[in-house]
Amino acid sequence: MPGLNTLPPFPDDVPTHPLLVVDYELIKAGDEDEINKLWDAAAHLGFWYLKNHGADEEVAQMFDMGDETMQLPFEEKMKYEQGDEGLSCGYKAPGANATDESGALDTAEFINIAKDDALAWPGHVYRTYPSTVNARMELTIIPFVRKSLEVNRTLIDVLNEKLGLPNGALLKRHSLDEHSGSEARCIRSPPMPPGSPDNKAAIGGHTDFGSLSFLHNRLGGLQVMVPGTDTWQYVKPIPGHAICNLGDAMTIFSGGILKSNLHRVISPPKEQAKHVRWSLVFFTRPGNSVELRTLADESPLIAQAVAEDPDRSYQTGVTSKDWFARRIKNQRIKNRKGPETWRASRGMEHRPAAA
Ligand SMILES: O=C(O)CCC(=O)C(=O)O
Ligand SMILES: [Fe+2]
Repeated sequence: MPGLNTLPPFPDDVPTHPLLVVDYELIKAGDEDEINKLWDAAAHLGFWYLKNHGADEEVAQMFDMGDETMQLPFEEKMKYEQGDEGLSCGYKAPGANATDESGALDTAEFINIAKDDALAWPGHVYRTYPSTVNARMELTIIPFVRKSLEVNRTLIDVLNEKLGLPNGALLKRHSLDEHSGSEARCIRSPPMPPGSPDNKAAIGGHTDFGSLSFLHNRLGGLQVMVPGTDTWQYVKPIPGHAICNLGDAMTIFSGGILKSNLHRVISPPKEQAKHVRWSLVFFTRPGNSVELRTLADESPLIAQAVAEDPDRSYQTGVTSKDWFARRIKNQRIKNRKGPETWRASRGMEHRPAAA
């Protein structure tokens, strides 16, 4: 990534929200303390650092792919725009999404590459991509997608067991054989224009739509809403540590036992604010046909949570595909009719807080 070694460090006098550090190697080895730590993080904040994930090389190359892509002429990128119909993959221009009810515009640009397109290469399932993406499909994107799928599926399977679900109950809802909204995203956020309010959002407050996000940050800018408050706090990037966070699907499946916490991206703090901010995410989302509902009938633990608080039995009545398309579509500024469009893009943000 350009200038990685010359970026100023995250300042030490800015408040940050601590995350638990989970060691992926220990998780894979079945270490009980580490699994309990993952569970603690998943059931409270829904965010944690992940070390020893083994994806550093793939991540570095993905940032190069992102840089090459964002350097293409704007008109070229716009040929691959994601559109207004609820499809996420493709290019998202800065200002294409609202960041709040008032219709304030986002400032980040994305290149989203569907896992299904990467795995179907040289064919495609949904769409084609810019030349810079195609050129790196085999050696950069497919390896990153495969590594990310492996990490996320391993963590999801560990949570499956802790939730008391039958073996493979969550993995079968994330089958590699079924098309899904899973995707890789590289994000470029330029420095905010002078005079912007400190809390101007590059990406507005949201919960992630799917199951598990595997995020790589270099500069600050990511903030979480501290649970039980309305305070935003920075998450400090730590070299070599990914940030994992759960999305709405896991909250729904688990009857609110697992948390998909609100987060947003604003300017990085202090000296870091002068630099372009790059981030990279792999989103694992359920298969398109998977019904988003609480799995109380498959786990005594989830059944108990729902018995204690029936509001935690989430029966959305929709498939993962429809949930995802609704959220994408209603945050597009071109689809905005009024504050109700933003509200229609929301997921689990304002559901009753689970204990
Ligand atoms: O860039 C980041 O740190 C977070 C991005 C994010 O939350 C998202 O794309 O859903
Ligand atoms: Fe997010």
